[in-house]
Amino acid sequence: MTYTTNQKQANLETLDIPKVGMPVTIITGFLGSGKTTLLNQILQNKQDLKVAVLVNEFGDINIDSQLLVSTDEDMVELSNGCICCTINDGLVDAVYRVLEREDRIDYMVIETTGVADPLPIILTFLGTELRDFTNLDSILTVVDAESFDAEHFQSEAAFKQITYGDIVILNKTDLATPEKLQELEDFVHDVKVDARILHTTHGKVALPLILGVGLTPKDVYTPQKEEHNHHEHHDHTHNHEHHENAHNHEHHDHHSEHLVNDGFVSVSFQVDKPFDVHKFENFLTEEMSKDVFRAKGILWFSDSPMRHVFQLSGPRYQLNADEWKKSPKNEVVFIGRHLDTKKMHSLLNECLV
Ligand SMILES: Nc1nc2c(ncn2[C@@H]2O[C@H](COP(=O)(O)OP(=O)(O)OP(=O)(O)O)[C@@H](O)[C@H]2O)c(=O)[nH]1
Repeated sequence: MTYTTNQKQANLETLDIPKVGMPVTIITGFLGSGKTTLLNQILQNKQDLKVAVLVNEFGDINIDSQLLVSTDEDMVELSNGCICCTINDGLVDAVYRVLEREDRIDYMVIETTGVADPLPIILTFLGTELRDFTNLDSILTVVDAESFDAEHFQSEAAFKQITYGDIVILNKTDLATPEKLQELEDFVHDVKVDARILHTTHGKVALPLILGVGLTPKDVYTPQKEEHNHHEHHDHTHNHEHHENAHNHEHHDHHSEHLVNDGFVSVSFQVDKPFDVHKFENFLTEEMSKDVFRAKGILWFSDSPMRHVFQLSGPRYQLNADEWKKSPKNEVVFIGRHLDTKKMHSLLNECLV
């Protein structure tokens, strides 16, 4: 029997043959280490590879998506909030949406939040039916070579990110001394004897070193249902004031208790009025809580027609001007431990014109 192309297509559609083995890379790494920067390097250098990007952002406002250099052909899916809930309520659906797309997608890259233990995501790929449709290629762990140390920010998540990394990328080498880099290499090798380590500045790395490398060992991960593999368990509710939007959807009961983002909370602020630049800088240097570890935003200042991309990571912050892509508005997220939302909102409101 001879088939026309259309008949063949129709038959394939009724058979619903899945696209098997889509390669998946997971980018993990602590807050501000350079994950989005690395993702942008991948998107800029991928040539004609069609990449689907899934970004799981901590905080209620999507800042990263506005900073990604994706083209129309790429697909960017976003999800905010607690990683465990996101996996159950959103990540799997998002992966299926990519797999079911009619246009060709060659590769999937997932950026986790900086406070996520990557294990639940790894298990989602290796321990559910996604195992048949995807091929987990590698876990990339980005490390801020200037500020990471053996205390790993007292963060269980930051430590786990290293332990699960197939490749550890020591980023921000421009800010770290050779001694510090050696110290970090020793630390990583202590944690993971056979770790592959790369050094980068602004996430610049030849893509064949990180994509299509087939490094995730498939058999060492065994799915552990109904368990989150966290050492500590926290009541989910104390965080709700910071994550109202992320938690509006329905949850399964067993989600009411688990590690909440390693003790980190986010405070979001968005308003359709501009800041006075001097007041805002005074807020940053004099008034803002020292417990803020990371902040990012798209800022509108009364004396400038440009938008300002604001990045704060540890002790450093940057404001880079470029063109507005939509009507001006202030959107900023602060991440840290023990943040007082009310106080921060009130201080930020005082910076408005
Ligand atoms: N000096 C220097 N700065 C860097 C380098 N890589 C990234 N940065 C800066 O570090 C800040 C944080 O980078 P991101 O890529 O947004 O970090 P991230 O890991 O995605 O942050 P979260 O999503 O908040 O966890 C930004 O201001 C970057 O421009 C680097 O190699 N050197």
